[in-house]
Amino acid sequence: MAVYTEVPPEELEAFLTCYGLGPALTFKGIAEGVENSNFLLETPQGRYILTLYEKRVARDDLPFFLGLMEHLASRGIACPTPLHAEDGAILHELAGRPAAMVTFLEGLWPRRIHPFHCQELGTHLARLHLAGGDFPLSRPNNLSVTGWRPLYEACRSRADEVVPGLALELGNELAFLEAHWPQDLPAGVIHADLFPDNVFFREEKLTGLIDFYFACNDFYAYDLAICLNAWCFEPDGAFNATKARLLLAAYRNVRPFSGAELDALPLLARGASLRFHLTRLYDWLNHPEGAFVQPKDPREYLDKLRFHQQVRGPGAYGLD
Ligand SMILES: Nc1ncnc2c1ncn2[C@@H]1O[C@H](COP(=O)(O)OP(=O)(O)OP(=O)(O)O)[C@@H](O)[C@H]1O
Ligand SMILES: N[C@@H](CCO)C(=O)O
Repeated sequence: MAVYTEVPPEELEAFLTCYGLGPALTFKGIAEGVENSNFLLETPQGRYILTLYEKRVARDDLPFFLGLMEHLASRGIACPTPLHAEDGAILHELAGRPAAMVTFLEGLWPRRIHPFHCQELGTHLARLHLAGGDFPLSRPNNLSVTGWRPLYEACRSRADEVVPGLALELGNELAFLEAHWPQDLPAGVIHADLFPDNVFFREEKLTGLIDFYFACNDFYAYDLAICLNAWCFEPDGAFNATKARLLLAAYRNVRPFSGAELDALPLLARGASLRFHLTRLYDWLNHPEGAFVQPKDPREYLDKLRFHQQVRGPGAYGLD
């Protein structure tokens, strides 16, 4: 349950007054999500999401995340728009935490992925990349190749508890990726965590993209690699090339990618697998006993990594 911080009613009322909103008609904690405390708030003026930023989100990064959502929304991307309070600022403090309010998006995230989801996702991901092209702020991706070794070192001594031989296998993969990671593919603002639980649909159409708290500047094709992993494997672990083809083809219709981007996809997909494997492994080995939030299984991403290691070219992803 991701409500780490309780909000006293009198503080909420004062907070809403700063936005010219209120009173709260309903105010409910949202159980989903693991990073921040989220609340659904209904006011006479409409529905909003209130987020209190917990410690894993660096305060210095909040202007980038919130500014990006505002920028993208103003260019027609279906993402939450932060509200400005009457003092003009987006970010305030509530219950001792940095806090912001964003618009509520309709739709539900898909529990079971169908090919049309991947097609819609490809179109909207490409639009997001284009719309972010003139966003003036930037933020390095601290979970790209240079960020993986510290995570690996933090997990290394206990990795074999999770899968026998894992420390050696990950060490070899990391060395390979460090030696071969591309230097100069087309880059810009990427979402970097566009998993199904961050994408809303209604009647087979994409209605919203949320959770921009890993957004950063990196290769556009790396965002596609993250999506290939998160959307194109079946629950039994099988790769679905039809879904991959639909995702990539829909993306390419909006933002054509270069031959270099296409050729780099297998390597980027290995990197994307290692990134989510390592963060999950770290959380798996370090979560407090009896914590509310159950860590995600890192082995899912080890299997994806092993799949991409066998891929010999982008044709495996259904494209020519
Ligand atoms: N703008 C929005 N409109 C409607 N629902 C939203 C919105 N933002 C968040 N939610 C709801 O809150 C839930 C948690 O949001 P989110 O995924 O951003 O949480 P988090 O804890 O910040 O991130 P993470 O998924 O990385 O743990 C979502 O699954 C969704 O149900
Ligand atoms: N999407 C991440 C969780 C952090 O948002 C994962 O599945 O490991």
